[in-house]
Amino acid sequence: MKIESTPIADVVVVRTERRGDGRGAFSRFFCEEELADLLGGRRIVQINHSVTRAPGTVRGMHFQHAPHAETKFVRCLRGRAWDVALDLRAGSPTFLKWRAHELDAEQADMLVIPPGCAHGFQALEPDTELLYLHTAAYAPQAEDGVDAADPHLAIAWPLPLAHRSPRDIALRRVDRDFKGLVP
Ligand SMILES: Cc1cn([C@H]2C[C@H](O)[C@@H](COP(=O)(O)OP(=O)(O)O[C@H]3O[C@@H](C)C(=O)[C@@H](O)[C@H]3O)O2)c(=O)[nH]c1=O
Repeated sequence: MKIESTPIADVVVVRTERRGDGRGAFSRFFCEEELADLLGGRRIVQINHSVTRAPGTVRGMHFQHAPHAETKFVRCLRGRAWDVALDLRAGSPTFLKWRAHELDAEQADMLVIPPGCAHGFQALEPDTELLYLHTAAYAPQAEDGVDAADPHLAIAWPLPLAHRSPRDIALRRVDRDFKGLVP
C-alpha cells in the first residue's frame, strides 16, 4: 500500500496495487501493519456501507465530536464518487480548507479522513457504493456537520447539488463564531 500525503495534514490517499489475471483482480483492502501510522494505536471498530442512487447526490459534510472523533478510511466499491475532506481543526494551518479525491471502483484508492476533519462526497455515477472503515463506533449524540453548500467553504462540487437529506440541508454554515474543533 502506498500512502500519499495531501496539502492537509493527515488527510492521505492510500493507493493499493490491483493485481489482475484471467479470473479478475485481487487487491489488499486493509492492512493494520502498513496503516499503523494513520491508525495511531486505534483499531477499526465499525464498517459502514452506503448506496447512492442518483448522480449529483451529496452526503455530508459529517464528523463526530470528541470523544467519538474518528479516522475514516473511505473506498468506492461501485460507480464513482468525488470524495472530500474538510479541515475543521482549530489552529490548523489549513483550517477550513478542503481536499477532494475521486474514488472509483476500478482504482483501489482510499481517502483517509482524520479526527477533526469533516467528510462528504458527491456521487458521479448511478448506484455509487462507498465502504467506510471507522476507528470509532457510530455515536448519534456526537454526530455533527457543516453545510456542504456553504459559500464560505466554496467546495467545488463537480455537479449541481442534488438529493441532500433534510439533516444535511439544515447543517450549520461556518461563520465568524465558528472556532473549529478541538481534540
Ligand atoms: C452513519 C450511521 C447512520 N445510521 C443510520 C441513521 C439513519 O437512520 C440512517 C442514515 O444515516 P445518515 O443520513 O446519517 O447517512 P449519511 O448521510 O450517508 O451519513 C454518512 O455520510 C458520510 C458523508 C459519512 O462520512 C458517513 O460517516 C456518514 O456520516 O442510518 C446508523 O444506524 N449507523 C451509522 O453509523
